[in-house]
Amino acid sequence: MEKDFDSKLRIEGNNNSSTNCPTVQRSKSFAFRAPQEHFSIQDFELGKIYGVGSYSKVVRAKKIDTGTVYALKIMDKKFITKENKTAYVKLERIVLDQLDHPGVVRLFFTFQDTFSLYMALESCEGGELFDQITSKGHLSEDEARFYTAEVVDALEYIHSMGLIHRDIKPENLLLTADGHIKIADFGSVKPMQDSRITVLPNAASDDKACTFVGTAAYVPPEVLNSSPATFGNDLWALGCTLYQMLSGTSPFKDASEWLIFQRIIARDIRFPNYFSDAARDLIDRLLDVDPSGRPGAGPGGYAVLKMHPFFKGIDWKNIRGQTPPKLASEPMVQSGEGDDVHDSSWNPSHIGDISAKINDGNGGASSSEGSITRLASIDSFDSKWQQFLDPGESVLMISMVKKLQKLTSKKVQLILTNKPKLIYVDPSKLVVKGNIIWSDNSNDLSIQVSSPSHFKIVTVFPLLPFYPPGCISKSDIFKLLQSFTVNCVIVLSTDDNLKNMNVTLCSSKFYDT
Ligand SMILES: Nc1ncnc2c1ncn2[C@@H]1O[C@H](COP(=O)(O)OP(=O)(O)OP(=O)(O)O)[C@@H](O)[C@H]1O
Repeated sequence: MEKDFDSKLRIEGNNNSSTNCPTVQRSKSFAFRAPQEHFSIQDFELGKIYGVGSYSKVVRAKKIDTGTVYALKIMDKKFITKENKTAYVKLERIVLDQLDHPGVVRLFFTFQDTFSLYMALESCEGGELFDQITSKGHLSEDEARFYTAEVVDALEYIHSMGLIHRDIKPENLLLTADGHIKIADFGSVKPMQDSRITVLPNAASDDKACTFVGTAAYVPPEVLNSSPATFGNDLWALGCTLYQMLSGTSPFKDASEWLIFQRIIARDIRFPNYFSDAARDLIDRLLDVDPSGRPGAGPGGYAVLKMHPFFKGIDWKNIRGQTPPKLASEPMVQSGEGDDVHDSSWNPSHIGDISAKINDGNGGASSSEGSITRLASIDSFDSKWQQFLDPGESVLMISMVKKLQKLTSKKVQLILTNKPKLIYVDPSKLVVKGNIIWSDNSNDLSIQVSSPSHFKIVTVFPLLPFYPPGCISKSDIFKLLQSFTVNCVIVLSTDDNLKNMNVTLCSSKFYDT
């Protein structure tokens, strides 16, 4: 890993001379714009934790000698190696190094020590656009227009460099202290064949090796159908983001990734009636099932998108010169002397222990209300499970679990449906091995899916020694679950008045599919 961040690296350039960017020759010695410095973490005064990603922690850090404030992205080397993320880290580093646009977060330098890699990024003190939406409930159309225009301006640049971001969403749109947008998180970026970006050997570039493929709620339907990535992917996500700015929630919101995917495939979108015609029309066009039909992706390029009536009044030539919307709250931290209030949960000794922190709950995803969990892999969506359903039956949750046999174990697919029914399928032979129908009468109980790996079975019959015929008892449920989901933690509980029985199956050992 040491040499991964070496500033002198052999590069693999593309020889595409059709672009007006300087072409870099293959196998030429290459120096990063953002150098690898010989700094140590002791050279910085650490402040607030800005956030935690799936393989990193970002902390406000002031360089002691210069007083310059950075957002220091700290990545644990062991964790990155163990999780096979080296190629993604390298790709993000080299891509950020070559991007130069006011709407893209800037990388200044990198350094490393025995345990960690550090990227010194431009500090976005205004936080995430997501938090602005959450604090305000939803944004006004003028506010949304301003932010969307700044994102369009930056996306046009990113696409002109031959890059697909692949994870556009309000959490990755950061704000400067004065309220301008910066696109961040290039950990899922995909360089196109004719990209102007120089890609290092071994940097992630193929989809097969890629597990960072975006976020469920913003994934376009073609990605669910395994079509190759296109610029249209980001424009779909932009449509979802604009919808979220105006309404407060993403357009394809649901309890589980599976349900979200079904909504996306069905293009099940409803517009609140307070959306203007122009906003509704732009979102509708960005959410075109045909990626090349999305404004910005077709032959007319970005001119088509920028000319849309929603952007009436936007001065595209001077977009960064406009006054941004007022932030909902004061920026997280003001720059200046003595402003780095140390967070008690953070000190330099935590560095090198990021993997433990990231792994301890929901994989680093924010647990705040309304946040969307990151996709472990898009493969978790697969229409092959449809064959096991009855007409009209739909899937609520799907998970791979480990079934323990006497000495061995094997993977089994659990499919929870709205019947409600739990189907157990042998995933290699695609054969149903059993199922549990919870009740003859679906009015007796309901299923509440709260996350891809956690659901609750709520029964309406009272907790009595005897159950109505056709209903399954608490101990039956327990025994049945136990019989084929040995690795699951099953929690049975009752509500206070003992009228309802809640059965919670916490599938703590579900595989990351
Ligand atoms: N330059 C920055 N300035 C201020 N805050 C930042 C900056 N970069 C990232 N953050 C904050 O830190 C959080 C973690 O960022 P990071 O890039 O490590 O991961 P992520 O994008 O959230 O998640 P993942 O790695 O899972 O895609 C972000 O959600 C953001 O709130």
